[in-house]
Amino acid sequence: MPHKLADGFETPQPFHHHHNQSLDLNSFQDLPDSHAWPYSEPHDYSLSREKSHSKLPPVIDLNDLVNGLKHVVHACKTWGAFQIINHGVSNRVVDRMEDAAKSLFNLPFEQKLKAQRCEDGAVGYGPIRISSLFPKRMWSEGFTIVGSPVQHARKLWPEDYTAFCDATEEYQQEMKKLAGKLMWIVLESLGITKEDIQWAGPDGEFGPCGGVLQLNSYPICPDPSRAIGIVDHTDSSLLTILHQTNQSGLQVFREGFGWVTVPPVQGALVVNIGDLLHILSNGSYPSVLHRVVVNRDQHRLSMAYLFGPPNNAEISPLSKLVDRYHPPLYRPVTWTEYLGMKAKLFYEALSALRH
Ligand SMILES: O=C(O)CCC(=O)C(=O)O
Ligand SMILES: [Fe+2]
Repeated sequence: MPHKLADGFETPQPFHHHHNQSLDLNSFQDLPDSHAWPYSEPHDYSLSREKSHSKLPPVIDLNDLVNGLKHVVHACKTWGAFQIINHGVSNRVVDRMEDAAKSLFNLPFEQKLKAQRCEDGAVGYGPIRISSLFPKRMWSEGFTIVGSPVQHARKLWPEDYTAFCDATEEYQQEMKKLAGKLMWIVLESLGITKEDIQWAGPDGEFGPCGGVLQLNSYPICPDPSRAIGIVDHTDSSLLTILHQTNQSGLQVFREGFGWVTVPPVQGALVVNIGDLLHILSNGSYPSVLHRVVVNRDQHRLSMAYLFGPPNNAEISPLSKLVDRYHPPLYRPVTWTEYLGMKAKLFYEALSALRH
């Protein structure tokens, strides 16, 4: 007869790990079992295939939308993602934010813990929030910012927290402006005009909208083939603007192609269609399923700006895109409500909203 206590330990309790507890990933020589995922497919799909531009999300020049718009439409329909160049955000602003993010993740682990995200909190340092939904942990650390990070920055750098806050404020402003611009590019490609979206504010510049800045760090990994930086997910945003450093890692999934690595392009930003834009478009633009793989050569950093609607806005398929042949696929939902659903249902959150 097995011992009672041992019985208890043997009962699988996959989601009862201390997922919200941070671990110092730099302290491991070998991949701990808590981070070892079972994988049956190669991570580097795109590398094993002939490189051809049509097999990657396109790089779109925002200074040449006359030619570029058809690529935007095609990318939104097929990939749910694309890269942009000449986007108007200066290298200086991006570099400054990247340096700020590096200085944060380079702090001693004990110091970073002072800015740890609290149990039910949204902001601060820690493992990516979705960790608690999975039996294994991810090979990444994150820092989430909504509005000003000053409360946490003060704890991280008691002497000089303003440099981090200033970089963040400037980056968020630039990202919000660019997100508004991208929203209209994408919406116009669907035939939507300023009158169709009340929550875009009186001037149509999305003033009442908000964003979340998610900084991600992926330390060098002792066994990348069994680890994952961030597991497959779609973003719970309207759209996400992502800066990745020189080290690749981001992969997008496309039916018929499999997992495809989005190569870092100097000065470019990646744009992901999020779940809320998928709803607005009444399903014609898919939100992109993506993940992050890790490597044993070089640390990787990314900065994701998740752009979303104002809290009181109900997001539903745009009436111009609905007719008797195209009934609305989703019921209305606010961003906050959707985030709550995503936290519980994850892969099933979108289908739970379907009529
Ligand atoms: O690190 C990346 O390239 C992607 C990060 C990401 O998907 C996210 O923060 O939602
Ligand atoms: Fe993402």
